[in-house]
Amino acid sequence: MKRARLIYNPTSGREQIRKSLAYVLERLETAGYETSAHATTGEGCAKRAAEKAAKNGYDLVIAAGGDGTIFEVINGLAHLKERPMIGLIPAGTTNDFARALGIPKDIEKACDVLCGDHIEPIDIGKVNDKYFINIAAAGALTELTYEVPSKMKTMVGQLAYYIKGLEMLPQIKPTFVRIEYDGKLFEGDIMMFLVSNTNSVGGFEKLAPDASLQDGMFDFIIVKKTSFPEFLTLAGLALRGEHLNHSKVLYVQANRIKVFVEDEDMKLNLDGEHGGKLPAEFVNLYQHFQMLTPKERKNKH
Ligand SMILES: Nc1ncnc2c1ncn2[C@@H]1O[C@H](COP(=O)(O)OP(=O)(O)OP(=O)(O)O)[C@@H](O)[C@H]1O
Repeated sequence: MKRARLIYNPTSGREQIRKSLAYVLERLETAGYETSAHATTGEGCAKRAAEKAAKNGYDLVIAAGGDGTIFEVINGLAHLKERPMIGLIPAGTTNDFARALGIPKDIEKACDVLCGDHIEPIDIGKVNDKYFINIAAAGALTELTYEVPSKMKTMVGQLAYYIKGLEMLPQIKPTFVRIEYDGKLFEGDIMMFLVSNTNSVGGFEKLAPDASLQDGMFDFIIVKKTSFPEFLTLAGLALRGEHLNHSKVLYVQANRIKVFVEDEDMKLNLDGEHGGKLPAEFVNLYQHFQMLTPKERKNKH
């Protein structure tokens, strides 16, 4: 019999997963999985639970929560030789990764995907000794994701990011970097850079429109030094997906990226979580996981 381990964050998003737990377990059991569930208790818990589930021989590990929970689950599994299949129930605030895969937010529909048989190989990113599935970023505004208090997210959802973003705008400053990507070199002052594995980032669905989860490549975006009003203009263009041809934007695809910084304080953000400091080397791990996805998923390349 196949065995599934449901790892859920009872506090993520508006806490709906907690209320639907019995339903999810029933659906999985009906689909033929012997199922057990683990509620996370705080930082690192989902990571440890995922690693333990893999070592205990589970066939399927389901991450139910926001991007933070998926990030931890991936980090608990990615270094293992024998990796279980992964499923998702998007129950967080932004759910970038699930959105990129077209996995519905509706729990019943998400269960349809989990109980289906559509499996796809998925790339992930490795940076130094950590892994990410959605995006790695550093520079202006990228710390936004953890500046937003979780209570605020529960209350007003996505809006919380915009409110906090406006508050942080005055802190924006450029940093000098040296970046090697697939044998090429970039040197100069930048506002921020994004190493993206998917095309859905922070609710900006058109940030990296060509990103594919199965091609072994990152979409790499550098925003060069701009004035403050120019940065605002760019942010507006990014909402509509019209930023990539802007003269201050470098947009390429790369498998391996090395970033050196002058400002040692420039920190990395991995899937919205703290990711340590730079310098860093990013490597795209080609089709590293098998994942349950919708049959007709959008954004498929
Ligand atoms: N029982 C818990 N109580 C408080 N915090 C928890 C608990 N379990 C996990 N966490 C924390 O929740 C964070 C992950 O949140 P998650 O991403 O699942 O939801 P979210 O923040 O609502 O959504 P999103 O990341 O999509 O914005 C992790 O940092 C983890 O440490």
